[in-house]
Amino acid sequence: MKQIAIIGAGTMGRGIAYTCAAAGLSVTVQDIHSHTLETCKEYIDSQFQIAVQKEFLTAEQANAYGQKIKYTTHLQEAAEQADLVIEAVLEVMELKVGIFKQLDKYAPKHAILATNTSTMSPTEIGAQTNRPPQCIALHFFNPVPKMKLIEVICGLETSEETVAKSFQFGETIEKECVRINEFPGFAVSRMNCLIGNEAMKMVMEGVGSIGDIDKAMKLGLNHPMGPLELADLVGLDTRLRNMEYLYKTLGETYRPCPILTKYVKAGRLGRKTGRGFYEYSKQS
Ligand SMILES: NC(=O)c1ccc[n+]([C@@H]2O[C@H](COP(=O)([O-])OP(=O)(O)OC[C@H]3O[C@@H](n4cnc5c(N)ncnc54)[C@H](O)[C@@H]3O)[C@@H](O)[C@H]2O)c1
Repeated sequence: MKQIAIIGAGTMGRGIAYTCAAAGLSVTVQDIHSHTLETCKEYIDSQFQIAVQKEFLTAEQANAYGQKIKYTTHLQEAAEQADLVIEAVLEVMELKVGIFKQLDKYAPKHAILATNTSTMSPTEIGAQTNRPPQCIALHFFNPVPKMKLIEVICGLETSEETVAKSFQFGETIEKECVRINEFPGFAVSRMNCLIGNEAMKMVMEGVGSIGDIDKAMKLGLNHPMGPLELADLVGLDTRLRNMEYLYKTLGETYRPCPILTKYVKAGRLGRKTGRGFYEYSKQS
């Protein structure tokens, strides 16, 4: 697979786009907002600069790879040459289904259509296309350039060929893949959302300060980040959508903590807005 299309240039889309480009693949990034594409390009350029400073890439490589990235607001333009499309728009089923229907129309017959959903059913999304065997979920982790894992989630109709090609793609971009059979929240989100929600409940109950709850998990359980820091990094709006889907599909255990809902209503979405459980300066 040489030509990759990324749909949605937010937190995840830009990270996936950079990771693919840094592996030498041709990438087209699409978003409905041109200002998001500008931010995405700035992010990708800065990641290339860091890679050169750290001597992961030469300046010539970074320049050549950067030139293989195209940015567009047109879905058809992004999809029509793609061998693999990775959708990374908001965690809203109707939105993802609508995009997959269009991708099915515009992407070449051989193309694989993947969703980066954290929780949702690739079977349900793929069923709206004429190519369910070529539909799959490829669940990347944030920040994508640093995180090694891709959960490869097989829907009911996903073919073995699509799974094999997905694993090959993972190898090309130097990620480790695990094969997961579809179930809401897969393996990682199902556990991680619960830990984060429990930490939020503990804040609400006054069990400890935000900093101490995170510190307890880092030093007591050797987690690299505390659950509240991690929720801020994910984006509290994204986390709330994940929790709402898991609550709907898996029941009471996943009822979103009221403090999460309250923060989202206030526009405190975590790092992306400068304030969530913590406050962030523009540089952080
Ligand atoms: N944030 C994380 O840590 C994380 C981790 C793994 C998976 N995910 C999943 O990745 C997906 C994207 O999450 P995110 O955090 O990057 O969200 P985000 O809000 O940062 O970005 C979503 C992007 O989609 C764009 N978009 C919206 N409608 C669109 C459309 N019709 N066509 C094209 N672009 C459109 C938005 O403009 C935005 O730039 C979600 O399904 C989420 O659950 C997120």
